[in-house]
Amino acid sequence: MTETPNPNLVDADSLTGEMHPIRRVVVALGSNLGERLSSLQGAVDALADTPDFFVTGVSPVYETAPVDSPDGSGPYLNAVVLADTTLPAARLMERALAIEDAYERERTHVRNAPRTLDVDLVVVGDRRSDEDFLRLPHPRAHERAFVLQPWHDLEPDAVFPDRGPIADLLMAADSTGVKKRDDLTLEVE
Ligand SMILES: Nc1ncnc2c1ncn2[C@@H]1O[C@H](COP(=O)(O)OP(=O)(O)OP(=O)(O)O)[C@@H](O)[C@H]1O
Ligand SMILES: Nc1nc2c(c(=O)[nH]1)N=C(CO)CN2
Repeated sequence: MTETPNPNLVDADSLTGEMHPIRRVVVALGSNLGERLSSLQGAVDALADTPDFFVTGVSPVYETAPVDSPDGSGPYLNAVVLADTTLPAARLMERALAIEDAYERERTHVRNAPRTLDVDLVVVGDRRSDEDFLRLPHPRAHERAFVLQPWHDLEPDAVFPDRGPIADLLMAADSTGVKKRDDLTLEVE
């Protein structure tokens, strides 16, 4: 008997004609050095220019008090980008690092040192990874109001893998020092 593929058996979110899974991606952006808004806008533009990466949402901009950061660190601007992509997660990580480099991100040994641009992958579909180069879902994002609040603005019903509804996570997180900047906006081409 000839076996025909079962159209209902698709383990990834969905499949393109080339059989690459389309994954929904949540990217967190942050900057607390230099021209903060320009750096975030540059990251949005660079992400939107990435082949096979389709930006579906850009959050409001928040000004946030630095968390777990060295004394004297300035306030961050934070935002979240949602996208659909067929790119493998490792390629996305390379792209995120290249975008940071383009904004003169300096990498020091000081933990959470001030930075011109941080591009973090929060969730990439149902992809899981536990390597230094790529940890997915992001191991700290579920407790960071500066990620959860802008994500919640875009997707109030979203669920963080293994952690639960982001609305609940946001309630549990410390949101003091997370203030919406209605005077600042990020554009998507
Ligand atoms: N999900 C991820 N998103 C971004 N970088 C990651 C991720 N998983 C692993 N990394 C690795 O982390 C390194 C970047 O660390 P970085 O100094 O930017 O961390 P951080 O942004 O300061 O801290 P945190 O990870 O707590 O936000 C890179 O080498 C990158 O490959
Ligand atoms: N408010 C705020 N604090 C942080 C941030 C950030 O983006 N915003 N990023 C960090 C390391 O990635 C450490 N602390």
